This record gives sequence, C-alpha cells and structure tokens, in this order.
Amino acid sequence: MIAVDLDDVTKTYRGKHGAKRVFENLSVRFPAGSAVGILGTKGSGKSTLIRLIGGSTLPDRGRIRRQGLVSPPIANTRAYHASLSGRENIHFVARVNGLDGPTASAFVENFTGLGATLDQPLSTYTRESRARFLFAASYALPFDVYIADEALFGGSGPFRERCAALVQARRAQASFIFATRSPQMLRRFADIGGVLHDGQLQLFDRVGDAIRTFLALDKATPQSDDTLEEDDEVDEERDLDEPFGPLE
Ligand SMILES: Nc1ncnc2c1ncn2[C@@H]1O[C@H](COP(=O)(O)OP(=O)(O)OP(=O)(O)O)[C@@H](O)[C@H]1O
Repeated sequence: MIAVDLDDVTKTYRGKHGAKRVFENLSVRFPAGSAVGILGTKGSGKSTLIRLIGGSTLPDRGRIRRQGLVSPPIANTRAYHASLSGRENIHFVARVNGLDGPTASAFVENFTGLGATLDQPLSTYTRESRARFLFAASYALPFDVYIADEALFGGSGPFRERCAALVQARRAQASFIFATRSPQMLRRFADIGGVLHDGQLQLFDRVGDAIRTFLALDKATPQSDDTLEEDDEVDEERDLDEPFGPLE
C-alpha cells in the first residue's frame, strides 16, 4: 500500500531574480504504515517537498496521489486563525477534513492542560501555551498521513516528552513523512530514511544508511556545518515564532 505517490514531479519557483528549479521529474512512493524521515542539507528542497505532499504548493508538471487524509504540516501556524479560539480552530480544521471536532478539542484540552485558555483567542496565548496547542492540535485529528517540516514534537519540560510519546503512539496508527536536518530525529522516529540531494530523493530501508549518506554529503557541502546532530530545539520550533495566519 502506498500513502503518497509522486509521479514525474517538476517544481520551479519563478521570481524577479529568475527561475529556481527544485525538482525535475521526481518520482517517489511513500509506503503506507511507515514513518519516512527525509534528510537534506539547507536549500535541498525539504520544505518544498513537504508542501507539495500537503498540497499547499502545486507542481508545474507531474502527479501527486494521496491515499487517505493528509494532515497540514505539524505545528504549522498557517493552519489557524489568530482571532479564533483554540477550540474554534480545531473544530474548523476538523470540519474542513470531515472529521469530528468536539472529540479532537476534548483530546487537546486533556492533553495540554490548557483549561479555559482553549476558549481564548490564539493571539493571547503565551509561547508555551501556543506550542502545546499547536502540537496537540496537530495530532488530535485522525489523519492517515502526518507530514512535518522539522517540527515533529515540542513544548518544554514534561509536556515535551509526553508529546514525543504521542508521536510514537500515532506512528502505530498512521503513516508519517517528515523532513529534517537532524539525524537524531531519524534515529528516534523513522522506519525508513530518505536523502534529498540535487533534486532527487533516495529512500533507504535502513535508517543508518540514509544517515551515513547524508553526513557524507553534508561534509562535502560548503557552509553546512550546522547539521543538527543531537537536539534540534531551534529548528523544531522555527514555525512557532511565526504569527498565526489565515488558512492556506
Ligand atoms: N517561494 C520561493 N521563491 C523562490 N525560491 C524559493 C522559494 N522557496 C524556496 N525557494 C528556493 O528553493 C530551494 C529549496 O528551498 P526549500 O525551502 O524547499 O529548501 P529546504 O531544504 O527546506 O531549506 P532549509 O533547510 O533552509 O529550510 C532553495 O534554493 C530556496 O532558496
């Protein structure tokens, strides 16, 4: 069974300074029921790939087929409206996907301990409340495929570890496709490893083989001495600094 299938996908960004082709005739099949962790150096196209899989950006050519429901990227602030409460946002995303909102918001209330805050506008949340909301809400709805660009889990203190355990629990129920610069994230959360390089994605059944291939490439790439080896605290939370925006 295939979760997501990219067939001959070409993606080019066109701007004032010319065109940037990120992928040319990229074909790859992500198996259902597995967690695929994709490593790539800066600018290799990780975010673009996740956006293509999620459907928030379209390919110039080629086809992307999805079996079942694909989540918005984990903890992606763009999935939510700042002026709505946490609960209203969850119900909205649930409705758009034909899923059960009240069950999901009850899960978030219980998992985060946010209490009455869940009924306040997201714009009023503290940084920690925001992180708790974003991660719990991401896993509250039963998607068939969860996708992530760096951020798989977050928050601080005991919440952070409970959040990591939640990712492991969802791995038993759904497929994952996540992109990262952290080999450690692959060791912890991936069944299959991928390496994105020169517009192509190579998948490895053994995560260790993907990590070795990536580290060799990373060493050979100039100005890439910031590979996140142990903890990718900063990048994991990159999205959380962005203001909430409208739905994509
Ligand atoms: N909207 C855009 N317009 C023009 N070029 C873009 C745009 N978004 C990304 N790019 C370029 O496409 C390439 C791939 O970008 P992308 O963000 O997908 O890579 P990445 O691997 O996620 O990078 P990072 O590790 O820095 O997050 C880069 O060269 C980037 O500069």
